Amino acid sequence: MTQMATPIKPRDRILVALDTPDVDKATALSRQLAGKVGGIKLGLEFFNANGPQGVRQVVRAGPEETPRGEPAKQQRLFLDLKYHDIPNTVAGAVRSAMPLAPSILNVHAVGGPAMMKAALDAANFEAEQLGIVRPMLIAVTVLTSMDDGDLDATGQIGPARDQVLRLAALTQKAGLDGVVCSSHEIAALRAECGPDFKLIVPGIRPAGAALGDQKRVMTPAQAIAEGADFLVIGRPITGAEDPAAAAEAIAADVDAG
Ligand SMILES: O=C(O)c1cc(=O)[nH]c(=O)n1[C@@H]1O[C@H](COP(=O)(O)O)[C@@H](O)[C@H]1O
Repeated sequence: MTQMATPIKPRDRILVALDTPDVDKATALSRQLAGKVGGIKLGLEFFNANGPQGVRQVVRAGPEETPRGEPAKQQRLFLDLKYHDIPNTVAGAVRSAMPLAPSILNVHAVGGPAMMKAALDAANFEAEQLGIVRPMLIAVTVLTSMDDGDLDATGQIGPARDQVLRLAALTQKAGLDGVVCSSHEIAALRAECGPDFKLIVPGIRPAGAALGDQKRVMTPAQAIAEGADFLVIGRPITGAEDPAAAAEAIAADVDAG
């Protein structure tokens, strides 16, 4: 008998970026959003202020117990520290992060194949040592805050779409699970990298929302329709008057996509 894959719920495709140095604010948001999003993303701003201990506090901030009285589940954690250094240093960083049991870890693809491979080997080794599931390991391609002009200025060969495809091919060859890309490259990446390569997409803005520093953007429904696996969304949820309601509205948009 073949087993049917459980479809992913629309809300589980949302990873909410808690970009704040304030551990109490992040904890409150994590609590408010428990069960309304697929996970939380803690990145450089939070980590540099609060370290691993702060991360532990925020991921435990789900409801105290489930309606049936089982122990509380931890929030799924995307630890977004975007490693980019020599392979030995990145492998060490990955090993140090693994006791936090993240679901997703990331590196910068421009760090190159040897660095990505070192990160993957370290994650595999450490997961086995700790007896936990290896996190999804993904690589950032071209930041969603950059456009073709920014690539030129940094001496990278554009247009952005070509550079994203180049870096994604490198990432896939190194054995990583997927990439962070903008919504504008989803369709091309799906065609090039196949259905199993994970596409994690920030730069998501519900219709009419402020862009902030994002340049390559789409609505949640559009990005899902293009083929995104997960959407990384910060300010449209965390800056809303009612973050839980904003997350629910975005989940409805994801469903439409
Ligand atoms: O790696 C990321 O998550 C990331 C990559 C990228 O290219 N662009 C990007 O915006 N991000 C992250 O996605 C989040 C987007 O937040 P908002 O612009 O507030 O929705 C931030 O936490 C960024 O650090």
